[in-house]
Amino acid sequence: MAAPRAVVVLSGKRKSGKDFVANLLQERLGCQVCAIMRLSAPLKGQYAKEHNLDFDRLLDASDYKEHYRVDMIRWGEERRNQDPSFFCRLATEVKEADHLVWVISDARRLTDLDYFRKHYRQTIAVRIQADDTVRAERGFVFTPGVDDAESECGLDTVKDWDFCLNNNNQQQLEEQFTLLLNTIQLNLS
Ligand SMILES: Nc1ncnc2c1ncn2[C@@H]1O[C@H](COP(=O)(O)OP(=O)(O)OP(=O)(O)O)[C@@H](O)[C@H]1O
Repeated sequence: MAAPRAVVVLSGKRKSGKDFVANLLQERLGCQVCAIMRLSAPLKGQYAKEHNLDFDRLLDASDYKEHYRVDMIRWGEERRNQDPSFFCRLATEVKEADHLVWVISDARRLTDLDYFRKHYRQTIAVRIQADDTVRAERGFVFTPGVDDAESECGLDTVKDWDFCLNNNNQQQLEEQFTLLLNTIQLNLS
């Protein structure tokens, strides 16, 4: 399979607009060209497979899901500790991997960023920022144990982002977003 021409790794605090930017990239580049991949996506499927569980029931809002939730989180952490690349590999071993542009919509840890930079020199690391007041307007509520955990703060100290997008509103986003889009398009030409 041909290697992607650009691997855009998105990071940002909750409600900064990671999904919004991922969708905008896909909209502008076209879904034949651009695939969105989520590092959090394979967790449930892999957990169900390894524990011989019903995947569909794990996805719905059933007691079944609640029953396994805590164990699933523990299992995910254990897996990542054994092999920090595990979920990065799984998320990208999908049929959309033949697309020219990959958007990884939810990098959370240094090991995620390291993985893509090490394996794909065409990685473009992007930090998305929005003011706390704007994030709150979008529904963000600080949750102890979540927002102060490694999974939310692991990339706060990174300084060498290829792009920083300020996303307090669409107009502000547009200018830097266009520069990002131009860089991706250069990789495609
Ligand atoms: N530039 C923007 N203009 C208008 N709405 C926006 C913009 N950016 C984000 N939003 C809206 O803010 C909300 C949160 O954005 P989004 O889901 O993309 O954040 P996220 O960083 O992916 O959040 P989480 O980490 O919680 O998944 C969504 O409803 C989204 O549509």
